[in-house]
Amino acid sequence: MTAERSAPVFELRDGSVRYGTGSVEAVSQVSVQLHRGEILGLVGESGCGKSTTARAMLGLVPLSGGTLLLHGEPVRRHDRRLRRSVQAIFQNPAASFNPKRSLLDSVAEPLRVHGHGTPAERRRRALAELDRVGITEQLAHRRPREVSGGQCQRAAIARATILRPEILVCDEPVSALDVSIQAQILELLAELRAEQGLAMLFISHDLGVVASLCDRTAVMYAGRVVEQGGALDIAHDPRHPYSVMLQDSVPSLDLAAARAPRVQPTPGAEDVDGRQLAGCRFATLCPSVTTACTTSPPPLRQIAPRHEVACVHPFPSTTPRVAAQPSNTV
Ligand SMILES: Nc1ncnc2c1ncn2[C@@H]1O[C@H](COP(=O)(O)OP(=O)(O)OP(=O)(O)O)[C@@H](O)[C@H]1O
Repeated sequence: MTAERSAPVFELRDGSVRYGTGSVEAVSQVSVQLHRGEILGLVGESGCGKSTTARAMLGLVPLSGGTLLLHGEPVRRHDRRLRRSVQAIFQNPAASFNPKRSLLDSVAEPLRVHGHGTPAERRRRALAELDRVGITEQLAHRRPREVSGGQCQRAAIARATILRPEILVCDEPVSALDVSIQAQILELLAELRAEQGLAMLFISHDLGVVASLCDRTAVMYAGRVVEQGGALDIAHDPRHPYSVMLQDSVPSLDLAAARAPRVQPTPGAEDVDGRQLAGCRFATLCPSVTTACTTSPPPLRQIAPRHEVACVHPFPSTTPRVAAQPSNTV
């Protein structure tokens, strides 16, 4: 899969988010660039900040630091351009629909909010959009609880794309679906990318799905992006010790490798008082740690074309790899 390498359509630059009055940042200086027609996978263990990054890019939470840029121009989180250009789909689509309204009404709603057309025109466009994602007119009149999870997610995609956004933020969009339905939704997303040139942020726990769908992958650990590069490079030749651990945690048919992960996962981005570590947040777990790792957070640096790692001692690229298996989760 190739994506145009022009200027990013949308960017979070050095974004940080702090919830409430807590001293701990949920994400710290995270930079994410999305190019037209590109799908960026965002992976990492539960609680590392993936959804917070998504919420920040959608303008749903304020940034405590950093900037959102749309076509290179800074935008504030309540800016109408952001609302229109960046849409989202989530893990549980039924929860984001009004249970009392038909799918058709909900899909037409963004057109009403943005002042498009007459009620009849909006209805016609919503039906066409639903048809495009595989929802018949008969289904369109049902309420969310009267359709399957896959059909509801299709309707959520229609609602997200009806204003022709440039960017789609997908937060675990297939995690709650059966495997066969997952494949259909992923195919639909790939079609939308091809047809409309949509740029997507795709959050998933499924490393196999990310490797097959995405162009690039960013790996997060404890609120920071620790590695990013081509999706296949990250899947087959991860260089950050945490990315290696993540790949090794994918169940493998190679039992010797599965029994002997090279990096053992344990919690540890904070010290005993709950303060965030000054240096690399993976330092307390890392087999390669030296004092150089504990003074300041290592910045992302390029180690190969379009492959960056935030590590003082990245694994060599010749490290024998256990390939990610499709449809396994971390
Ligand atoms: N509304 C909130 N208020 C306070 N802390 C929050 C809130 N939402 C998330 N957090 C904290 O922010 C950190 C990042 O959470 P986030 O949901 O972004 O992680 P995640 O990687 O998306 O996890 P998961 O894969 O489980 O969805 C976690 O420590 C979490 O407890």
